[in-house]
Amino acid sequence: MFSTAFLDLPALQGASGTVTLPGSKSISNRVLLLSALCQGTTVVHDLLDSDDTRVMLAALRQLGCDVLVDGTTVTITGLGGCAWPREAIEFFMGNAGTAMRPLTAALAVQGGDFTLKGVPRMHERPIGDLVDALRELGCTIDYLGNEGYPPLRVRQPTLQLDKPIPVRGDVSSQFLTALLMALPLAAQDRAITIEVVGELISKPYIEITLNLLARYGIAVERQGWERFVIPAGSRYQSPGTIHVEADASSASYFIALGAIAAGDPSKGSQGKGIRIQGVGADSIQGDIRFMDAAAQMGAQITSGPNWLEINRGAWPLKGITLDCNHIPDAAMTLAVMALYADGPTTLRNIASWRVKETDRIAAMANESRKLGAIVEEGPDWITIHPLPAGQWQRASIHTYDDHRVAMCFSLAAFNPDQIPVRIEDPKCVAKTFPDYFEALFSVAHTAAANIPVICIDGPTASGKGTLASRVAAQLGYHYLDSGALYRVTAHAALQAGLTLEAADEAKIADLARQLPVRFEGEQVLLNNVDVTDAIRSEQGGMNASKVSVLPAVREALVALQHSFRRLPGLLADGRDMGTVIFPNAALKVFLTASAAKRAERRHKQLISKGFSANIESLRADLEARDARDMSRSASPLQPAQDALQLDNSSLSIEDSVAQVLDWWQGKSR
Ligand SMILES: Nc1ncnc2c1ncn2[C@@H]1O[C@H](COP(=O)(O)OP(=O)(O)OP(=O)(O)O)[C@@H](O)[C@H]1O
Ligand SMILES: Nc1ccn([C@H]2C[C@H](O)[C@@H](COP(=O)(O)O)O2)c(=O)n1
Repeated sequence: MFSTAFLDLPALQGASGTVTLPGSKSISNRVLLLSALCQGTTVVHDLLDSDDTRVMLAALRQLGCDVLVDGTTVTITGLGGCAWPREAIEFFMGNAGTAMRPLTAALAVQGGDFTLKGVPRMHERPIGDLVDALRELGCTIDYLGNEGYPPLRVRQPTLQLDKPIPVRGDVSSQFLTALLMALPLAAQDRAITIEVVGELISKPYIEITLNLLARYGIAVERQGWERFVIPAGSRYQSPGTIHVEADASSASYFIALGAIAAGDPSKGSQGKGIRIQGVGADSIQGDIRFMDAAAQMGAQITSGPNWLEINRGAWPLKGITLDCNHIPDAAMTLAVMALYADGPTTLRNIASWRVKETDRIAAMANESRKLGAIVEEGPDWITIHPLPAGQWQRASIHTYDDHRVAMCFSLAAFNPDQIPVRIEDPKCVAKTFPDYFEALFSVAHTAAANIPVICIDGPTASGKGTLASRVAAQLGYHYLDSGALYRVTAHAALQAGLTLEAADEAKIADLARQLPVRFEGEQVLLNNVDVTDAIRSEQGGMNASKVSVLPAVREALVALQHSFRRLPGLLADGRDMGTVIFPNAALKVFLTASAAKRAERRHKQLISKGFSANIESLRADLEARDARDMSRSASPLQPAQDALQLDNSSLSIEDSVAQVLDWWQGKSR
């Protein structure tokens, strides 16, 4: 996951390949609660691991559920038949509507002394209609802040279940879902009827609820979309094992991607289209119907059991007018597809967008306008006009702590003007799809020249590695420690019984060309063996300097170094990053510090790692290494003509990082 303050998406040119999607949030949180309410143990496979499911899991543990998490498999021993907690418990529900609503209902029906709170936005999301329905059936619930909104306190109920329970269905279908999941707890000896007041929105989500209730032994009788009867004698039973489908709403971004992005001609037939694993056209999730809307706009979609394949069809896409009540979440993706259409797109009946993680109508309108689009909006609709080539503007997309805003606007990076797009707070995708951007980068492609590179070259112990890796972390970029490649090459050569001299140049170059090296965090592995300590010694640096003089060895390592240039960008440190390996890098820094300072820092570094060291001999060694690195004929250490010089002798690491980021901001404006 990208936990950076922002993520700059370079201009993307196409996409092809396969993505496997994480589990559905709606199914995951329902399955977790149902598994907790039933008797027996349930093994849940392919559960979504995200902020919202963690909130639910934490709450279930607080209730006393035995929960065992093993990757995406979770084993839950339900509370059915066990003692219900009587002590006061405070639950933190984050901004997870799919946890807050059903849990409130289940706790209110069972009774106890419970407080449910969330993040500030959760306290702005209405829950009054659910509370009214629960009070109607005798539950005791108090508002601890504003009337109609969380936080709430739930106490012991006096249930009155003899008359139908009214619940409004026109604000959020989650209220009805909450009642449907809670009331089987009270239906042992009588049938309970729920009556929907107003036109029920988001019916497909109710279908998911009914479908899952059936898996847990509750056969709700549905009379149209107005009445739901939970039969007398209902009792939750564990299905034993259950698989969570991949998230159909998350699929919408990749369906849209297949419709928008050209394939990769260099890969032939392999380079065509997007394949989505984990969800197919027969999904139980309502948002799967997004595929019909995308097809209407031009996407070519085929499907099989648990997979979808999407190719670009009509291009530009076709503007449409659509009632999106049945796909409220996925419909946001249509708003960004609309930018690539041949005429305006109007999405209607989306009033629920106003009360989601943020006011999504306002968010989609504001951020599309930043890109240059003309957008009109009303209380429950939005019209987005296409954005023709030549009119796209550079924008920093504010994401309002809303995962879907972030994921939608990533699709703007395929704009015809090839303008990069900044996504603020990219980690907000953790709500449903923590590795969304990684998945996007795994299928997106662009010209290497579009992938930004920042080079940091300089003499030994000037702080290149420290600076480069910290800047990389702040930008979410990859990091190439090119010195490590020379160190590993020297190590491999010595292991092979070679000298580090010109006599063995061809053999060392052969080794370097096929170097089985892997970086895992700070660790460097050669042939799966950890060689970190061996190559990081001062002797390792000296050996690297020796092999780096050999032109054939340098040549042999070029392709490997280029392969680090991957989306979304690269920080490369070494001696010839800016002069030879990435001559077109957008920013080149030549980092220096006085020899005295460098020797002092290296001394401190070695001592802190438990090595004994002498500052004078360290200084002599590093000066000898610098002299060899600067005087060799092949790619000598020297500043690139367009490099910015940074002497950090009297700068802290933080100051150096801030300086480079400042230069970078200047370049990317
Ligand atoms: N600006 C700075 N101020 C103080 N200490 C620093 C600064 N930059 C780096 N250091 C420290 O100096 C030491 C050497 O830094 P680092 O290993 O990043 O240098 P390098 O140039 O990558 O070295 P090499 O050329 O051997 O790979 C580290 O202990 C690091 O924490
Ligand atoms: N791009 C590079 C990187 C490194 N070298 C050589 C010269 C150095 O003395 C040696 C070790 O590098 P370090 O890990 O200290 O950065 O490798 C080079 O020639 N070109």
